[in-house]
Amino acid sequence: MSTVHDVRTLTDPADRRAASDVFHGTLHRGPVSDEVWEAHGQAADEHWLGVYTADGEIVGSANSFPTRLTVPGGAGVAAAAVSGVGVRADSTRAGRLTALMRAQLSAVRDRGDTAAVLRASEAAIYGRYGYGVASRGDHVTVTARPGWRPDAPAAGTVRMLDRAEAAKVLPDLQDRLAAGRPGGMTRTARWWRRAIDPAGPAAGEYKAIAVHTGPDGDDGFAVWGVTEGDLPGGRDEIRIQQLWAGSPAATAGLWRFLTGIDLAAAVSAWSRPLDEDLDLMLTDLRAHRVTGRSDDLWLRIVDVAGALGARAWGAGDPVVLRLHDPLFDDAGTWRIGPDGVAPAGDTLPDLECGLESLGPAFLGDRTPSALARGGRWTEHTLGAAARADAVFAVPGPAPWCGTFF
Ligand SMILES: CC(=O)SCCNC(=O)CCNC(=O)[C@H](O)C(C)(C)COP(=O)(O)OP(=O)(O)OC[C@H]1O[C@@H](n2cnc3c(N)ncnc32)[C@H](O)[C@@H]1OP(=O)(O)O
Repeated sequence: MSTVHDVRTLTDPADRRAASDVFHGTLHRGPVSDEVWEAHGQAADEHWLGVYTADGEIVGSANSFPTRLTVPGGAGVAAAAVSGVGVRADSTRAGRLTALMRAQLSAVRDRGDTAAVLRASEAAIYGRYGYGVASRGDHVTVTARPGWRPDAPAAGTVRMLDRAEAAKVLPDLQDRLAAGRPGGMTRTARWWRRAIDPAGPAAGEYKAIAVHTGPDGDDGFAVWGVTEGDLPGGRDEIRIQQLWAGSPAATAGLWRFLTGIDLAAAVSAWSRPLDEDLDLMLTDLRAHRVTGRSDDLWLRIVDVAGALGARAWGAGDPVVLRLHDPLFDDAGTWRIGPDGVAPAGDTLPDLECGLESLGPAFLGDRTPSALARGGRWTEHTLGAAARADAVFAVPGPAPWCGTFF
C-alpha cells in the first residue's frame, strides 16, 4: 500500500527558506546566511513545494523557475527548470520524492508548460518520472598557448567586463545565443544575480568575464575562475564556468584569448557542446584533451502534442510512434513526418518507447536507431528506426544547455 504524503505549495518566504535549508542539508551543506537568503534565496515567479511529516515538519523540497527551452528548428517552448530537489536523510526511500515529482509535474502541466528540465545530481533518480538525458557535454582541457592553425576561424575582438557591466550585457546576449541551439534556455534575473552579482553568493571568489565581438556585434562570452596551483606564477588552471559562442570564430576567439592569458598552465571546462570541434583548429590536436563526458540537460516532456508540434522535422517517410508515460496517463500514438505531427489513434505503431527515452531523440542528441540498438525504443516495423532517424534529423548545432541550475 502506498503512503499518501503531505505535499504543500510554498508561497511564504519563511516556508521557502525552511525548504531551502532542508535542500542544502541533503547536499551536505549548511543553511545560507540571512544576507544571502534575502538577496538571492527565492523569487516570486518560482514554484516551490515542500513535503511534510504528520507532525508538520518539512523534510523534503523541490522548486522550479520558468524558462524558454530552444528545440530543433529554433522555436522556444515554455518549460519549468527544476532545482532544489532533496529529501532529508532520515526520511528517504519512503516515496517522498515520488510524491513531490507527481505534484510538481501536475502543476507544470496545469500551468500549460510544455516540458520540465533539470540537471541531475545522480543518474539513477529521474528516469522513473519520465526524464531522459537530452544533451551531453565533454569535459575539456586545453594546454595554455597551443598553436592555432592559420586557417582556424578568426574574426573579432575580446574585451573584459567587470561584474556590473556584465550584468547589463550578458543576460540579453545569452538569451540570444541560447535561442540558436537546441537545449539552450533563458535564465531568470535571480539566476544572473546569483552567478555574477558582486555582492552575491560568489562575492569573494575570483571571477573574470570577457565578451567576443564579431562582424555583427557581440557574439560570445566567457566567465571563468581559477584553480590555484602550488607555485605562484604559471601553475594556475583557468576553469571556464560559462562559455557561449554564436559562431566558430567566436568559439575560436574566446578559447584563443583564454589559452593566451599569462600565468596559467591550462584552460579547462566541465561541459562543452559535442560539436565544438576545437581540436580541428589547433596545430597539435593533442593540446586539446577530452577528459570525460557527462549528461547535460534532462528533459521531461509534459505536453506531448505541444512538444512534438514545436519541433522541426527532417525529410523522409512518416513513422508512427507509441509513447508511454511512466507517471501519468497514456502519452498517445503519433504520426510524425516532414509535414508535422498528428495523433494516430489506434494505428499499430512502427516504434514504441517511454517518455524518458523520447528526450534523447527529441533534442537530437541520439538517433532513434541508437536508442533501438540500446533497447530503449522497440522497433515493430522492420526499418522503422532508420526511417525515424531521417525524420528526427534536423540540421543545426548539437543540443547543449550550457546553464547550470
Ligand atoms: C534537480 C536537482 O535538484 S538534483 C538534486 C537531487 N537531490 C539529491 O541528490 C540530494 C540527496 N538525495 C536525496 O535528497 C534523496 O535521496 C532523493 C531526493 C534523491 C530521493 O528521495 P526519496 O524520498 O528517497 O525518493 P523516493 O523514496 O520517492 O524514491 C523513489 C524511487 O527512487 C529510488 N531512488 C531514489 N533516490 C535514488 C538514488 N539516489 N539512487 C537510486 N535510486 C533512488 C528509490 O529506491 C525508489 O525506488 P522504488 O520506487 O523502486 O522503491
